[in-house]
Amino acid sequence: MHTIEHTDTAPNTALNTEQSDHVSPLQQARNLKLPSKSDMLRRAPSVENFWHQNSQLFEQAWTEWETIQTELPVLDDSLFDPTLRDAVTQAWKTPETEMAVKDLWQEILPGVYQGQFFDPTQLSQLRRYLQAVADANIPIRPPYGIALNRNGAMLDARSTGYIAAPHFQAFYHELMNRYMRPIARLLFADVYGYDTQTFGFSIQYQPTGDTSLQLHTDASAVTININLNLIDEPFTGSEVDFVDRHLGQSKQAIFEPGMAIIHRGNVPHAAHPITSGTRTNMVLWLYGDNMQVPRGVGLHSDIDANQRWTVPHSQPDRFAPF
Ligand SMILES: O=C(O)CCC(=O)C(=O)O
Ligand SMILES: [Fe+2]
Repeated sequence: MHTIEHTDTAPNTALNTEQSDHVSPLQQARNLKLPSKSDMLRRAPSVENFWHQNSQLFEQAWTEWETIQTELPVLDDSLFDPTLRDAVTQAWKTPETEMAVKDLWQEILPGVYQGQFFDPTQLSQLRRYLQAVADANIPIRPPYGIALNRNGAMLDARSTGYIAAPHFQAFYHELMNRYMRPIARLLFADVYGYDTQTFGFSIQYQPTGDTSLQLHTDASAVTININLNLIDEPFTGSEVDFVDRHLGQSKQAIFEPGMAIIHRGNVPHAAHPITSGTRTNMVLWLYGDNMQVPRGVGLHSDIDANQRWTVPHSQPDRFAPF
C-alpha cells in the first residue's frame, strides 16, 4: 500500500488521481534512510541535520499514525499507583492535604526518595503503547546522554526525534504537570522556580545491549526515574547506586515494577551491569528557564501549599540538554 487515506469525502476522479500520487507524511517518514549506528554514536553533524530537517514531517507522521491505529492502549490516570493518584487528586482540590502525598515517599539518602509511582498491574498499557511506537517504523531518536541507549526514545517536544504522537504527549504532560512537579516541590522545597522546563527519555538495559551507566550527575534540578518492568519481567543486576559525598555513603536501589526514585540532579548515581533479563525505565527531568538549577539557599523558601499545586506560566524553551 502506497497511500493512506482517511477522508470521508465522496469519490472524485480528479482528486483521486492527485491522491494516488500523494505520499503521506507517515509514508514519507517511513521511507527515510536512517543515520547509521556508527554515525549516531560519534554524533556526526549529518545525524543532527537528519533529525532537524525532518522534525515537522515526523510530527505529522506521528499524528497520522495515531489516527490509523485502532488498538492503541489508552494512557490515563489508571496507570498511576491508586494511593498516589488519590492523594494527588485530593491535593489538587485541597492543597493543604499535600502531606498525604509526601508521606508516600521514603528518603533513602539526602536528596533521594523512593516510592510507588505506577500501578504494576496497569503497566502493560504503557508498555504496549511504547511497543506500538517502536513498531511504527517512524524514525525515533535514542537518547545519548552519558551513553547512547539504543532501545530508548526521546519523550519531550524539545528533543529532535521525540515521540510526537498526540496521545502520548498528552499523557506525558499530565505526568509532568499533575504529578512530577508538585511532588518534586514537596520533597525539595527549593526547586520551586527551577522546575518550569521539562525533559525526558526512556532507556532499556539488557545483557546483550546497553548494560550499565557510569557514575554521573544529571543537569536537572530534579530527576524522576520510573521503572516500567512488568511483574513477569524479572532481571538481575542493574542496581542503581546513589552517592552522598558529604556523608561518604552510598545507597543501592533495586527497581521494581512501577517504582520510582526521585532525586536532585546533583546526586551522583550509576547503574551496575545487568546480568539477566531487561530493565526498562523512564527518566524525566525538571529544571528552570535557561537550564537553571537551585544552588545553595533557595530563592523561594516561603512557598505555601497553594503555590506548589500550580502549573507555571513560563513557555517551554527550545533548548535540549541532549
Ligand atoms: O539506570 C538508571 O536507571 C539510571 C539512568 C540515569 O541515571 C540516566 O539516564 O541519567
Ligand atoms: Fe542520571
